[in-house]
Amino acid sequence: MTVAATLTDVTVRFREHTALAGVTTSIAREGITGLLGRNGAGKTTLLQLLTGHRVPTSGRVEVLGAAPYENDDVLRRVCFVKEGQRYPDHFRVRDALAAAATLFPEWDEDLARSLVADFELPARRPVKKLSRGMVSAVGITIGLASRAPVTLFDEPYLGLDAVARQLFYDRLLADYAENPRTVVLSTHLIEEISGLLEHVLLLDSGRLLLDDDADDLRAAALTVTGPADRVAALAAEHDALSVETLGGASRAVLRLRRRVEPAELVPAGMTAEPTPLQQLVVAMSLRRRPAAAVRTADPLEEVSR
Ligand SMILES: Nc1ncnc2c1ncn2[C@@H]1O[C@H](COP(=O)(O)OP(=O)(O)OP(=O)(O)O)[C@@H](O)[C@H]1O
Repeated sequence: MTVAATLTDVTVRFREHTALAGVTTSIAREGITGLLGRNGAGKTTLLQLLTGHRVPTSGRVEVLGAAPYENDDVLRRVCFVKEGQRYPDHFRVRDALAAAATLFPEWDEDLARSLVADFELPARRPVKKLSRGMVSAVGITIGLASRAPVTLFDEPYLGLDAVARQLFYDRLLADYAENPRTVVLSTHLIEEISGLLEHVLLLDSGRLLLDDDADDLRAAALTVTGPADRVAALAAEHDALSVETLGGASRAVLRLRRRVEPAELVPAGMTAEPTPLQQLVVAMSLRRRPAAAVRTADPLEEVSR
């Protein structure tokens, strides 16, 4: 795999709070990576490292072969579309796009224009007068039209309606197919984007829980339902992320350690279905952090995780 970015044993601490703890991973030069995790998991912090907005407390960050912090040569090839992006007060939509065009050497003006039309953005309206979803559409337009070799979207669709989000996914896929590059998409709308992803990074409390090819993940995640004893026996052989039992029947979310054939399940009265990515992520995040572990006597006390 040709690599666009690497993090090596990266830790970020804010006083006593650890936002990222010993994260090591590589991001492929061509691929759409989903950066997933619960609120506060460390997604934005990781993206800030990749865009030189932050330096790690310890460890090494490299983007396009060099440390990104204060490195113009790297940063002009990186586009960061963040939630709630602010623009100068007097900027109209067209000014925001014109400014972006000067920043990114590979800016595609035709693509920008067609996205403005698709999102029905009023080019002459001041950005500060736009609705929240429209501001997100401006960010998405900049992210896609930048054609930056490394494009990072941090929950880019605040306020975007379902139609506009679908438009974003369609245009991202179409443009990516023609111009493969590094795209990282941090999101909570896992189900919506799961079909887009080639790779998945799942953070939980600053630790990397998953760093896998999306197809491998799909192939290895199975939800099995059937007689409790049979399900328990199967679960014991695999990585059981969750098992719910009601009466004599159980339902288990498994990460498989070996291939499971229908011939093994059907005679034992079990049925299996692929586990959607969202369910897998929820099961893994909950298993990592059982409710009792995060509860304190006083929930308003600061907890150092
Ligand atoms: N400047 C800061 N000072 C102190 N703590 C911070 C700072 N920035 C982030 N944190 C903490 O670090 C943790 C990770 O934050 P981060 O914004 O990276 O999470 P996230 O996964 O992007 O969350 P969300 O999905 O809610 O946007 C959180 O607990 C957050 O409160």
